[in-house]
Amino acid sequence: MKEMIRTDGLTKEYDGKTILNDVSLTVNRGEIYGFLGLNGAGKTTIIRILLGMIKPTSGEVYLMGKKLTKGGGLWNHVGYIVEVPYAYPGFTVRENLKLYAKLRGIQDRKAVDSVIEKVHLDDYAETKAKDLSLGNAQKLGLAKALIHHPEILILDEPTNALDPAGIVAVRELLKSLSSEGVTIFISSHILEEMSRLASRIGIIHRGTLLQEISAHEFENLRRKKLYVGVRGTATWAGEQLAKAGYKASITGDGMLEVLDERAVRHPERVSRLLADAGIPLYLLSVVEEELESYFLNTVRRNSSKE
Ligand SMILES: Nc1ncnc2c1ncn2[C@@H]1O[C@H](COP(=O)(O)OP(=O)(O)OP(=O)(O)O)[C@@H](O)[C@H]1O
Repeated sequence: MKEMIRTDGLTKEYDGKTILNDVSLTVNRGEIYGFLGLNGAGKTTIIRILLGMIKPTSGEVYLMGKKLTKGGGLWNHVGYIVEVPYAYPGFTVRENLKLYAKLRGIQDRKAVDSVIEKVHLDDYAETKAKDLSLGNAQKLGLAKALIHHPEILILDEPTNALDPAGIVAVRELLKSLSSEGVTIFISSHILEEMSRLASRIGIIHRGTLLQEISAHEFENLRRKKLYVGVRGTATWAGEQLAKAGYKASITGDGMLEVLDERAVRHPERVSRLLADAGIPLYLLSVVEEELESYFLNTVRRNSSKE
């Protein structure tokens, strides 16, 4: 697999404070790399370094196997959105893109039409930027990032402030770009969204890359729980489960939550146990941990080691 982005021991310090600490990551061709972190974790700082906007204190960036240097000509292969993409409000979508193509020195006369089609803005080509919905404004930003057919797309929180329909539209577009071989590096705080989009996930906390896992590994790592709803008091039912060796806690809404792997694999045993104790069940359900809680647990585990 071709390595499209690689960082080698990236460290960034501001006024003696370490913002990024020895971050080494790789993104292969066609991957969608989801970069997750709480506010202030260092996501935007990495993205700015990847884009050559700021210099690391130490460490290197390689794009498409070449070391990132000033004037190295790698920019023709990279498209990006950092912060809310700017558009001229009084210009239409087409006018904005024409102007942008001109500024980028793009000769291809069809470039504007084809990128409008690519991001599905055909119906809004003659709409002024100020009249676009947030989702469509974001698509216009993506159109600018894509107009020169980059092989690498770097996006900082691209679905921020989008409505659910906008999120779906951007997700579909990014998936189709990745299936065409575009490599996508994307930071987002919408964690569930990321689990649906990314093929690999990197978790950064206080400047340190804690974990890099494939979406597939993530599926396997996600903790599963058994939720048990009983008639009567959950405390009594919890005691019966504890006697049989299943540690259960009671949730805010009076349900029993069992993390024990045996219970998750064999809920029928739990049901039989409760039935034998004369406790009627009304719900028994295996629930997978959401990305959000998985992420927060990973961060907590690492914080407690500090
Ligand atoms: N120019 C700067 N000077 C000093 N500190 C900075 C500078 N830029 C960023 N920082 C600090 O670096 C840390 C990481 O910031 P960064 O913007 O990379 O985080 P982030 O993960 O993108 O967060 P968010 O999701 O809030 O955008 C923060 O504590 C921030 O205050």
